[in-house]
Amino acid sequence: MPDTPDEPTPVPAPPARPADGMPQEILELRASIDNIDAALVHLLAERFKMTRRVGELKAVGGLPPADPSRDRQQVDRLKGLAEGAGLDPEFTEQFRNFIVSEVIRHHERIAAEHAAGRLKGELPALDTYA
Ligand SMILES: O=C(O)C(=O)C[C@]1(C(=O)O)C=C[C@@H](O)C=C1
Repeated sequence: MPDTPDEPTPVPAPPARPADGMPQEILELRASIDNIDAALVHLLAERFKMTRRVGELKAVGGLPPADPSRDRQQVDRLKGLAEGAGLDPEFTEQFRNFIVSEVIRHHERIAAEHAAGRLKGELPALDTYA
């Protein structure tokens, strides 16, 4: 047993911490995360505006809410994009399915309203299904 105490293990300097104790870098990352979340909300709102109109056109045209061939096309494309972007393709598929299941729920409600005659007069005339 040596009679000198062990050398203290060097401890890395802690990250800079503002008053609330949270490392500064986490606060900066959170600011960017908040910006990204806001963009996602706005993008989703735009997507739902588009799908609402698709739902109206489908209801008027007597088309079913879901389109399995379009679903497959979207999933294949998005999984390919996910791989290229370093995102888990399975997660990407589930995320897409989560959104589209809500779209289909909206489409079904729009179709029911159309069937009940409540959409009459709200929709512009359609050439396609006239
Ligand atoms: O493209 C359509 O036919 C839609 O109704 C839109 C949408 C989508 O949200 O992207 C929703 C349901 C379909 O199964 C496929 C795609």
